[in-house]
Amino acid sequence: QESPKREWSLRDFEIGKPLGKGKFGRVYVAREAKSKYIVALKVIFKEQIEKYKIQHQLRREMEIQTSLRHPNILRLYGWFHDDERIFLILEYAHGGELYGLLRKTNYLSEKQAATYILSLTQALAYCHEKNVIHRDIKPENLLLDHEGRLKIADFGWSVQSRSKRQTMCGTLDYLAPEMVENRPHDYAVDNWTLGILCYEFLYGVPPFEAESQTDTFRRIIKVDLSFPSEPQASAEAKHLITRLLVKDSSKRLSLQRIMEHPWIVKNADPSGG
Ligand SMILES: Clc1cnc2c(Nc3ccc(N4CCOCC4)cc3)nc(-c3cccnc3)cn12
Repeated sequence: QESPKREWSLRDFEIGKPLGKGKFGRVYVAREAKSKYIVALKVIFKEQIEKYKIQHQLRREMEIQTSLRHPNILRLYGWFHDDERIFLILEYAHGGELYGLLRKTNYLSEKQAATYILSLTQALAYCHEKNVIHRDIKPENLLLDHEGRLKIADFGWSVQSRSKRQTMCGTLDYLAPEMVENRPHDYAVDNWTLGILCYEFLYGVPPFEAESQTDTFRRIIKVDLSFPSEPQASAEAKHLITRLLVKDSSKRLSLQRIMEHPWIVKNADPSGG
C-alpha cells in the first residue's frame, strides 16, 4: 500500500559522493536524515531543462518511472525542487554499473549473460504491457543491486561517469536499423537491443563495433553479424542472437519467445541473481 506522499526537500538528505554526471546534472549518493535510508539523488538543472526544452519529456518520464514497479526497474521514489534545480530521489543500486562488471571480467559466463537477458526481457515485457515502450536499454543505464540483480535505471537521461569507455557517448552500437535509418520504430527496437546486449555480454564487444560511426552504421543496416571463435559460445546462444538481430523488426523473436528460448531456459537463474 502506498506510503503517504510527503514533501521532500534538500534538508531531508545528507549528500555523499558524486556517482556520475550527465548532460542535465549529476547523481550523488545520499542518505535520508531520519531513516538513514541510502538513495541516489539525481540533480537536474532547470536552466538546462529550459535550454533543451525538455519539460514535458521530464514530466512524462517521471510520471512513468514513478508508476513502474518491477524488480528489474530502478525505483523513482519521488522528487522535489528548489529555484534552480530538480531533484529525483532514486533507488540506490549498490552494485554499481553493469559496465563496471563487464569491463572487469571482459565477458560474462553464459549463465550470467542468460540471467541478465531474462531480467531485461521480463522488465521490457512489463513495460510493454503497461504501454511504456522504448525504454532505451543502453548499457550505461544498466545497474546492479547489492545481490547483483540487474536494474534498468533510465528515464531518458543516461548518466555518463568519467570512467565510461570513449565509444559509449553518442555510440550507434545499440541502435536498430530502423533507428539509424530514421524509419518509424516501435517497441521491437528493444528486441534488437536485447540481441546486441546478449552478444556483448558473451563476447565483451558489441557485434557491429567499428573504427568509425559510418562503418558501424553500415554494419548495422547490413546486419553484418559474425561470431568470433574466442570465447566459445554455445550454438543456442548464437541462435538466440541471430533470431533477434533481424533487419525486419516484425521477424524478431518476441519477448515471450525469448523467455521460452532453450538457451534462456537452460542457463538463466530465474531469481535474477
Ligand atoms: Cl541512479 C543510480 C542509483 N544507483 C546508482 C549508482 N550506484 C553505484 C553504486 C556503487 C558503485 N561503485 C563504484 C565502484 O566501486 C564499487 C561501488 C558505483 C555506482 N551509480 C550510478 C552511476 C554510476 C556511474 C555513472 N553515473 C551514475 C547511478 N545510480
